[in-house]
Amino acid sequence: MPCFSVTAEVASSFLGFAYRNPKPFTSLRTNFFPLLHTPTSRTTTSHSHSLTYSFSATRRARRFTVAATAAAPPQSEDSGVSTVIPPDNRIPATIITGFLGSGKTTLLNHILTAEHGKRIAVIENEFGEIDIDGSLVASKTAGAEDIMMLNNGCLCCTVRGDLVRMISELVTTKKGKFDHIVIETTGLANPAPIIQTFYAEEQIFNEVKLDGVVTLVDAKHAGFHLDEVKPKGVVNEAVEQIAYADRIIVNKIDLVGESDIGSLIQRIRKINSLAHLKRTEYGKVNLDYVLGIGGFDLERIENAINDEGEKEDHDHSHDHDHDHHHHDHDHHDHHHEHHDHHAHDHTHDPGVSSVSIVCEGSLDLEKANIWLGTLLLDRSEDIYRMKGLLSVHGMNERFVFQGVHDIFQGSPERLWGPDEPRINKIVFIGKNLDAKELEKGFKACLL
Ligand SMILES: Nc1nc2c(ncn2[C@@H]2O[C@H](COP(=O)(O)OP(=O)(O)OP(=O)(O)O)[C@@H](O)[C@H]2O)c(=O)[nH]1
Repeated sequence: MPCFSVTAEVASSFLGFAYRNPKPFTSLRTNFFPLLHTPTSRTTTSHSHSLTYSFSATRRARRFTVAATAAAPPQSEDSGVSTVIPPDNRIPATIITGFLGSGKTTLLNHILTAEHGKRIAVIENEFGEIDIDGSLVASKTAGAEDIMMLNNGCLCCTVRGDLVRMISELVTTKKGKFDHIVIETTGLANPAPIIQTFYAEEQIFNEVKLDGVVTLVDAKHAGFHLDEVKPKGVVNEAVEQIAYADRIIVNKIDLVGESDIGSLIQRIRKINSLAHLKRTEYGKVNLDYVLGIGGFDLERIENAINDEGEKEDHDHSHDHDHDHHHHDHDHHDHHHEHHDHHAHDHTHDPGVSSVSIVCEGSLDLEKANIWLGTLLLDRSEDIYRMKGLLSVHGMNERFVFQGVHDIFQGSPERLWGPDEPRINKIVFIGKNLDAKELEKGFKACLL
């Protein structure tokens, strides 16, 4: 998620404290009260080739800024040869998926800030009612004056129609102004229905081709989510995200040892043996590994997931809802079959929800440290993800923090504007969250 890079010291100090527990979910240490730490360095980012475009199901106003300097070379058809298949001029789209906190936004920022000569339109979907990812991506992205989020539902189910509308609008009104679309899904998205959108919706199919699905895997926490037993009819998103990948990025390898990485990769290979796989820190991959990879093979994926479904049912009693295996791969002819068939076949784990807290005021740092430290001590297994933009008393900058289970980090970001209300935004995503209790605890930390 961060659009900034964080020094090692900062990574080990979140609001002045941090946990790095080699054994996740057990015996957290309680040394969480040191003083607020200010980073010794921050990397600012800029790029000149990106169009950031996000969308909201509720907000309709949009602003675009295109800062592109390099255009894709025009494709030419060889009109002299009658049997030539016309070149595929459709705009490529890449889906970045991966479980909560695996490093999707980190990869997105890496893509947006790299020199690749592509003008990229970004579609962001955040699980949670408030937009934190969007503002962070936008704030660090030269050429993006505004970013709108789809943050009132998950792209793979409730707001899928908005994805369709947004892509349609992009290709009708902004055609020629971007070369590639990158879609970052929520960490809880099942990629299958999103992928199907590219085949099921005629206008999208005609204008946009799915270039690839890139799945980030959190080297430290993925095993836990892959092994989670879900209620009947509820998909294990972590498994699906790996199964549908063309490119797998095993990220955060700095947090685990070689043998853990090795066994995770074996586990991943059981789910998807065909995707290319790379290990990374902070999603640092060559861009040609993730962009322009040339095609998503639905048939391969469906076969792989079928196999895994059998293995999973057998080994771990997982319940995948896999009634989406009956594709005919002549995509031109069977769009509506896909659409109808898949419309209602995916359910998120009802125990997983998000809690958003938005309130004005400044935090007493010590109280916040104690509150969050205690919360994570008790609940880090259930709290999959935390993100926040905080107003800390005595600090002129917005304080950005995020956590994935028991690992978190934070640093000051940009200065608060002179007239900008100091509004705190914090999102928790996890299991069995008690919204009232979280809000009460957070508000008790305000001065
Ligand atoms: N130690 C370590 N931290 C990383 C690495 N990659 C990303 N992070 C951190 O992990 C946290 C989550 O990264 P994000 O890129 O926001 O993850 P995400 O998948 O976009 O998260 P969601 O949008 O909530 O699903 C951030 O604090 C990142 O700085 C890595 O390779 N190593």
